[in-house]
Amino acid sequence: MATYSRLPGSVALITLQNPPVNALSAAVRQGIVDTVQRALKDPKVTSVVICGQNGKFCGGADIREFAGPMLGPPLVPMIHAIEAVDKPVAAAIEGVALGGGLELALGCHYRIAHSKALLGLPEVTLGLLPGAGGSQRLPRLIGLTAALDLITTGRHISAAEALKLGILDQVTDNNVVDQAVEFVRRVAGQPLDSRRLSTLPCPPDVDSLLDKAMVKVRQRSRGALAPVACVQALMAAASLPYTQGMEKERELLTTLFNSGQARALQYAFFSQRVVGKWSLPSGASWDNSAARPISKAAVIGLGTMGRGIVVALALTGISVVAVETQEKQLAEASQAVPAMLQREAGRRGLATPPGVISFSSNLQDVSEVELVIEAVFEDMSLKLQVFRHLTSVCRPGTLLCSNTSGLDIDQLAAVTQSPGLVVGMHFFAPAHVMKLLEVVYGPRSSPEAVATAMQLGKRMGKVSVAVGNCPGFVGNRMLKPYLEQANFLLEEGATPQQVDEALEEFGFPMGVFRMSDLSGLDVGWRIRKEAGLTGPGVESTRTRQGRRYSPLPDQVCEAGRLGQKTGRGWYQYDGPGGRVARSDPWVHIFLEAYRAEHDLVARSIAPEEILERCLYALINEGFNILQDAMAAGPEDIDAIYVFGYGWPRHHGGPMFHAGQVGLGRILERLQHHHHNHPDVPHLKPSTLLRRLVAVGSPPVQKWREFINKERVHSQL
Ligand SMILES: CCCCCCCCCCCCC/C=C/C(=O)SCCNC(=O)CCNC(=O)[C@H](O)C(C)(C)COP(=O)(O)OP(=O)(O)OC[C@H]1O[C@@H](n2cnc3c(N)ncnc32)[C@H](O)[C@@H]1OP(=O)(O)O
Repeated sequence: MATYSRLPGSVALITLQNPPVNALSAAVRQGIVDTVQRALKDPKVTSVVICGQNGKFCGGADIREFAGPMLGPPLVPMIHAIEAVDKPVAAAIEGVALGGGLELALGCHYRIAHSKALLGLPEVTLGLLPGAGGSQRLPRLIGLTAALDLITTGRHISAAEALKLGILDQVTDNNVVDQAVEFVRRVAGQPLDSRRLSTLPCPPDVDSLLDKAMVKVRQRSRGALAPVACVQALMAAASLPYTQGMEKERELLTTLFNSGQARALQYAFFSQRVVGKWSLPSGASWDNSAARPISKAAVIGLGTMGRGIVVALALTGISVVAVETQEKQLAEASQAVPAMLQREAGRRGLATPPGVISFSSNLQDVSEVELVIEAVFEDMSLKLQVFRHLTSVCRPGTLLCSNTSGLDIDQLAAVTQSPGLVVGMHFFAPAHVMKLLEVVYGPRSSPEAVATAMQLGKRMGKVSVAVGNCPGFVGNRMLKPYLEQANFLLEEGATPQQVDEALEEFGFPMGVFRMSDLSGLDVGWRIRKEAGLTGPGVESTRTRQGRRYSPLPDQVCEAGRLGQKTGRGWYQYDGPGGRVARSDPWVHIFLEAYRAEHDLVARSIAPEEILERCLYALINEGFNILQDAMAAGPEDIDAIYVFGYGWPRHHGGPMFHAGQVGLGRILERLQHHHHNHPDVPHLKPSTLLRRLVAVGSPPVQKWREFINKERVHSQL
């Protein structure tokens, strides 16, 4: 709702009230319409200030309402009515003015903000465009170039930047409502025509800026509808009178609003928040488990991952002991890490935290810290050695975490004096940049240890997801069948480019083979050797450990082609470390020779089959993970894939996508592919998927409840 009060000196104050962010729900919109009418009718009122309760102006349209029928007064006429008022109206912006919140402020005649406020039009991130006049008013206020940037990226900007751009009339460090009241008193009686943005001309698109922008957004977010519609709306602003521009805005919004992409992106918004409210099968959860405060931490191992983790910790102001026992590596890291810290702080607009990192080659130096993150080479015997050492060196009560990407956390916990204080903290490279953190709890991890790791992730700006302890955890466990199918497709006739193109067309920033070249092909090779799947003495057949196996990636590694780092992998590069992937005749000759050796006849494989085989195998493993209670719900899996594995956000995540495709269809296609490839267990449809289809394929939001019920009745 919105409350009305009349302040001394003829100023009406309208306060939006809808905790926590004063989103523009039907009740709030109705409240605004009523209170603006009241101010208009009250002869004693000469000016109006609109503010938000509890230090937040407005977080935009109420996203929760998008799922149902639209009730209450619509936003566009409501904002027009405010703009048309013949008494000055000012928005007093504290906290946030985002989306519809900023569009409301653009309908006011003046905008005053607190210096700490954040402003933006993030609708594009929800699959929409600023459809309450924002796409037409903003370019009239700040020009096309700046409006294009804000609307197509959805980025939040500071009050200082908004003032510079001309969005704000004044910024204050004091009470923003008091300042706005003083402001409107001062301007009362002045003409308002030039303050009504809808009446101003829009700067024309002189140098095809918008055409270039269209090319750019299509490249940047392949397959995403909203960025394209945002540019189209700005094209309308630049070429049409305001009223027609508004019609175009409405038309584009309607298309977006009804698209699966908007539903996917809104689901992604909420799943990011759902995963923060973690719960474990034991009943421990975010609201009954206290996190420990951490001010001193240590990182063991200063390879690529360790260095990134040191920077991520240091940026929070935590003091870090960075330990590396190999002198050469230590010397390199002590040069590289401060530079990385400075760069990342600069990128985030922060001051570089001074003197928070100390380097050491001595494990003894971690004795005083509260939490240690081990980031040594992915080798269980080495990690066990480090954990044995840590448990004897650290003071009792120190949390011991491992950055393993898939090894058994329980085995590490077993060699320590306090297994309850051991958890996995699986970062993604580069660790100071990537948003995802898998927090892995073993059977003995205490709620306090999980809460502390989750909280620490949040402090580092990560999306932290609590996952169970199984080989590969959630993300890498699902990656395995995906990679496996990609290799089988090469055996059957596809090229790396064909597979990658199908996946990139779907929206992945990189296809599976380009991604493997980037990560290094030796990573998987080593894991397969440790699992006894390849290496000396292992027979070179296409069936290993009782299931279909493709030796292709092993043979590529054996040829010395380890990906970008060697300048050759599934593609060729300009040289070691090269970034631009080019098709390599060697790979095509190699594939032909391989198929001939194994009597395989290459067939033409359609992009649809590539997507089905790779994505449905991955999704099927997601169902197995839910069934095994290794993830609390589909949102956890989807957040992991969106934030850690480049799953296109406009497809919501693998489990959401399964729901959109239709669970019946996924089941039917998996059955089909499993029938054709009975020696591939990953294609065998999971019991949970079958059960969901059997009960009528409920929406993804209902799966968690269904799984819990099934578990109680031992159906899973
Ligand atoms: C048939 C066709 C018809 C077509 C036309 C239909 C018309 C439909 C209307 C269309 C209008 C289009 C124009 C306007 C669009 C919009 O405004 S879309 C919304 C834009 N706003 C945002 O994207 C902001 C989203 N929120 C945030 O970024 C952050 O929440 C925050 C505001 C910066 C605060 O961050 P933080 O303090 O970290 O808190 P959070 O944990 O993120 O959030 C706290 C809780 O608040 C909930 N929430 C936040 N924003 C909204 C919102 N806009 N609507 C509803 N709920 C919101 C969030 O989910 C958290 O909830 P809990 O998890 O339950 O605590």
